[in-house]
Amino acid sequence: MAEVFSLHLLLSSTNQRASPPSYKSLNSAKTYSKSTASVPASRKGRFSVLKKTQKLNLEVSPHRAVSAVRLMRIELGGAFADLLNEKGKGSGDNEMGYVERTLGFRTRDLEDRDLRLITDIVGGTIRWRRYLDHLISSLCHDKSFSSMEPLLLQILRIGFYEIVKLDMPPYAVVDENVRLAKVALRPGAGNMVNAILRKLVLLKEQNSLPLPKLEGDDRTQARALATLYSHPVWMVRRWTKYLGKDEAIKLMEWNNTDPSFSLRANAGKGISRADLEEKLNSLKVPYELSLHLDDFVRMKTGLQIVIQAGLLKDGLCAVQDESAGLIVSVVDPQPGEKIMDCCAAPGGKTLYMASRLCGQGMIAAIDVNKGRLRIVKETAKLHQVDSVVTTICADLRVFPETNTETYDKVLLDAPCSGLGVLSKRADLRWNRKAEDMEELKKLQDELFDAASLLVKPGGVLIYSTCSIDPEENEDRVAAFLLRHPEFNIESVEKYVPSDFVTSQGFYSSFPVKHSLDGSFAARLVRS
Ligand SMILES: C[S@@+](CC[C@H](N)C(=O)[O-])C[C@H]1O[C@@H](n2cnc3c(N)ncnc32)[C@H](O)[C@@H]1O
Repeated sequence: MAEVFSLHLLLSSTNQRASPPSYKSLNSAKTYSKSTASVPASRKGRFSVLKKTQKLNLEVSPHRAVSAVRLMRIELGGAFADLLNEKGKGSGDNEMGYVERTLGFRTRDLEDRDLRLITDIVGGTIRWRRYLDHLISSLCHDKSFSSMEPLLLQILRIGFYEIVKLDMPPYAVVDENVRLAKVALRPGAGNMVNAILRKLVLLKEQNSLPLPKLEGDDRTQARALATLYSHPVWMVRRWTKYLGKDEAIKLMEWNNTDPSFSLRANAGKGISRADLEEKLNSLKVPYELSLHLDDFVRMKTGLQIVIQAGLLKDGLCAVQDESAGLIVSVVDPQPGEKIMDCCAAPGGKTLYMASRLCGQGMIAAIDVNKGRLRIVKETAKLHQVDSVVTTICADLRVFPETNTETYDKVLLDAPCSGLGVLSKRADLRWNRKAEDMEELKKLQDELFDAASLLVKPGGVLIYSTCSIDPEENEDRVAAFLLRHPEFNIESVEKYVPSDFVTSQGFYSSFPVKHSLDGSFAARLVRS
C-alpha cells in the first residue's frame, strides 16, 4: 500500500506535459468550498483566491507553485482531488493543470530537477508539519496562524522547511516565496511572508529558534518530543511505552528520512534480477542488490527515471518493499499449491506469490474494495501471472458462510495502522488517530477468525501487517490462539534470515534495525 501511494505521487508528477484541462467550471469559490470539509473553519474562507485569468508566469519557480498546490490537495483531502479529476476529465495527473486551476496561472514546464525538488519539498513539508507549524505560529500572532488561509500557510511551510531543514540559501528562499505569495494571493500576503521568513532567518543565524525544551513530566516531554520530531503526541507516548525514549527517538528520526525504494524483478514475465540490473545500468540508475531476496534491488534515487523509462508500465518490475517481499517468503508459495490471499488489494503480495508458482497452482485474491481489486486483476495481466490469479470481491468476514472450500495456505495481510511505513507514507502519521487502534484490532480479530475457516487441515495460516505495534501483531496472534487451539505457531526460521526471527518464532522487520519498512508475520499450522 505504501509503495502504491508513493508511486501515485511520483507518477502524478511525470505527466505534466499533458494538455491542460478546461478549468472554468471548477474555478468558482462555491465549487471549492464543498470540498474543504477537512480544513478548519477558519481556513475555509479564502478559496476566493482562485483566479479566473489564465496566464503564463515565468517569474514564479515551477517547483514552488506545484509543491504549494500539491500540499493543498493533500491537506484538503480526497474530495478536492476527486472533484478536480471528475471535472477535469482524466486530467488529475496533470500537475500544471492543477496549478493553473488553483492559482490562475501556469509556470514554465517542469524539468527533472523540478520533479526531484517537488518530491523532496512535498514529502519533507508534510513530515515536518508539526515542527514547522510550531515555528510559524511562534513567529506570527497565534490568532493569525489559526485563521491563516490554506495557500498562505503552505507557502510559509515550504519556506520554513527550505530554510530550516534543507539549509537552502535563505534570502533566495525568502525572495521566491514572497513572489509566489504576491502573484498567487496579493501584495499584502507577500509582505507578510517576507516579514515572517526574515524573522526566521535571523533567529536561525542566531541559533535561537523558538523550540520546546525536553523537560518536565512525561506528558510535557511527550509534547516536546512530538514537536521536535514532528509526530502526533499519541504516537510518541505509545512508542515511549513500548520501545523506551531513545528507541522512540531513533524511530522518529527514521520516519523523517527520505525513504529508499526496492524493485522486484518480475519473474512472471521471465525477467530475472540480472535483466533488471542491465536495464538499471543502461539508465544509469544507482542501486544495490537486496541482501535478503534474490529478485529485489534497492535504490535511494532514480525511481522517477525508472517510471519514465516505462519499466513499471511494461510490467518488467514492481515497486515493492523488501519487508513485503519477506512476508511472501514466510508464506513460501510452492508450484501447485492452492492459496487464498485475503485482503489482497492492491496486489503487491498476490503478484509476487503468483510469480513464484511458475504457472502451476492458483491464488484466490479476495478484497472488499472493488476498485482496488480491479488493480489486482489488471496488474496480474500486465505481469503475465493472470492464469493463476482469480479475484473475488467480498467481505472476508462473511465469505466463509457461503464458501466452504479450503486452501493449502491462507494469507491474511490485515488492514492495520501502517505504523511501520511512516517514512514512505509521509501523510499517514497525521491521518491516523489513537482511537483507530481499537477499531483496527477488532477488525483484525474478526478477519483472523474468518480467514482461519478457509485453511484445510494441516494447512497454514499466515497473519501479517505493515505495523510495528505489538497490539496489532503479537497480541492479535495470542488472542487468536486462545480462541483457536486447533492452530499452532510454526517458527519462520526456515523461511527468512535469522535476524528477522523473534523469540516467539514470528517474522518482524523493524525500520531502525533493518533499514526496511516495519512489518510482521506469523505462521500458524492447522492441526
Ligand atoms: C494492508 S491492505 C492489503 C495489501 C495487500 N495485501 C498488498 O500486498 O498489496 C488491506 C486490504 O484489506 C482490505 N479489507 C479491509 N476490510 C476487508 C474485509 N472486511 N474483507 C476483505 N478485505 C478487506 C482493504 O480493502 C485493503 O485493500
